[in-house]
Order: sequence, then structure tokens, then C-alpha cells
Amino acid sequence: MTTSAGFVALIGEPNAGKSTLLNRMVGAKVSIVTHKVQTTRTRIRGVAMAGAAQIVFVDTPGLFRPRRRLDRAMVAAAWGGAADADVIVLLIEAHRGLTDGARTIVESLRERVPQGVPVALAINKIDKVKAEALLALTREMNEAYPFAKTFMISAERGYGVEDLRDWLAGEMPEGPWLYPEDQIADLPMRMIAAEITREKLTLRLHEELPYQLTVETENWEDRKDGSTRIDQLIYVARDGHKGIVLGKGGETIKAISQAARAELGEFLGRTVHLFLQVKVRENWLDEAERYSEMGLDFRDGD
Ligand SMILES: Nc1nc2c(ncn2[C@@H]2O[C@H](COP(=O)(O)OP(=O)(O)OP(=O)(O)O)[C@@H](O)[C@H]2O)c(=O)[nH]1
Repeated sequence: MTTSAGFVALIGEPNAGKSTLLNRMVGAKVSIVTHKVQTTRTRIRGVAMAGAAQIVFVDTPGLFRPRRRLDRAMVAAAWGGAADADVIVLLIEAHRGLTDGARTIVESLRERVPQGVPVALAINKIDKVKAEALLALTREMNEAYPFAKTFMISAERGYGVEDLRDWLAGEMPEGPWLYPEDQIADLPMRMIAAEITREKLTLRLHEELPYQLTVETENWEDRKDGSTRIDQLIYVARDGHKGIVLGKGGETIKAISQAARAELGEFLGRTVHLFLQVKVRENWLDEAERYSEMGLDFRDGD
């Protein structure tokens, strides 16, 4: 059997459905889906098998106009992933069409994609629009960029996802697999656990706050009785935020902890004891160490 393996970068505006698509192709929840935008901070990878081909997905943070330093690091990470990939998939939303944001990404594709790297277009959320609209959008997009192929999909419902995966499989360069077949994600479990807690925080807290906090898994202990103890630290930027995260009488943090523990337990298939601690770290947004833990490059003076 001739094996093949390679990297696929999924790019698109925040909320395009990258995480949903990745989860579907990989078949396990490694990337976090929420209704809020800009939730993906780290370059989360998943590995899908299609016949003799191994497809390693790089799920990039949403590409948007960078303002703050953290935003800029996220965008740099997103393009970093795309530049290393064998294939790039641009995901857009069918009902939103060629938005200003999508146009900006297309312009960047022209500038940044190395020669010979195919870019496929995946028009997602086709469950939201009529067929005529799709044809017009396909034409418009292909006039804007020479896409190697166009797919119409619904990541949520699974339409067209298999076609996309099979095509990607065919594009993978010949070579040995990069990961053992049974290993679905190379993302360290600690990071996944931190992402799950951060998702619960994002869902529970409002507006600005979630972007100013980060979660780290400090300790992981698989116990003999079949349970796992996980200790995590939640860093907030201000003293006032700590009170918000804890809530009255600790109600908020308790609810977050319960939700995260339940999901972690389901994910790991074992009983989880989760211990959360909130710490104020005024300058965490400017600390290099926090960035590398999120898998991002910290550029001083940016
Ligand atoms: N109707 C519909 N909704 C979808 C589809 N795919 C994804 N969604 C929804 O779109 C929202 C955003 O999806 P995500 O997968 O989190 O998007 P993302 O591109 O990873 O977003 P960021 O992490 O912010 O970059 C979620 O509420 C999904 O349920 C689809 O095919 N149809």
C-alpha cells in the first residue's frame, strides 16, 4: 500500500465553521465550537484517515484585522499554518457571500500562498441558502481567485464533507504517515482540557471579559482508581475580573467547573476531578510565556 500524508490549513473568517468542519472530518471533538467569535486561539490539529492517506489539519485562528498584540500574534499564527500547508481550504459562509473580510483573505492568498500550493474553496452552511444563490456565489468567488476546486458543504449537517475529504486525500504527497493511525490529535491533552474550560468560561461570561483571560492546565494525574485529577489556573487581567469569574458566593466558577468537568469526563471516558483557581496577572497579555503556551509567537515591540 502506498501511503501519503500532508498538512491542510483551514482558513476563513471567524465563525465560518472551521471548528465544526474539523470536528466532522476528524470525528472527535478536538477543536472548540461556540457561538461567540474568535474562540480559537491555538493552532489545533486533528488527523483524519481516508484510505491510505493521512490528512493533518491545522485549524487556524480566525483571520481578521489585527489590532492588539494578541490579535496580531493570532493572525501571524494563522498565516504561519497556511504557509506550511500542502493544501489550503478557504471556508466562507454561503449566506454571507464574498464579504469584506473574505475579500481581504483572498487578497492575502494572492500575496502569501507559495506557488503550486492548491487552494480549495468550501462554501459552508449551504443549508441556509437556495441553489441559485450558490451558483452565483461560486462564479463570483472563482473570478476573485483561481481556486483549484469548489465544494459546497454543510459542516454541521455533514453534506459534502466526504467529497472534500476524499479530494484532500488525493492531494496528499506520497510518504509515510506522520502520526500513528490511532492517534487522532497531537494536541496535548492538557491543552484540550484548558480549551474545554475556556469554552465554558466564554459561554458563561459576557462580552469583553473572555478575551482577557486564559486557562492553563497545571497538573494532570491519572489515578489508580480510574479517575483523573486536573488542576487548572485561570488568569485574568484585573482584580475586578476575578470577582466576576468567581461570581456571588462562588456560584459562577462552580457552574463553569461543573460544565467543564462533565465534558472532560465524557471526552476522556473517565471520572474527572477538576480544580480551578483564579489568579490575577495584570500583564498576562504582554508576557511571552503565556503566548508560547498558547502555541503563538510573541514578537516584542509589535
Ligand atoms: N447552519 C449552519 N451552521 C453552521 C454550519 N457549520 C457551522 N455552523 C455554525 O456556525 C457557528 C460557528 O462555527 P465554528 O465551527 O465555531 O466556526 P469557526 O470558524 O471555527 O470560528 P472561530 O473559532 O471563531 O474561528 C457555530 O454556531 C456552528 O454551529 C453549517 O453547515 N450550517
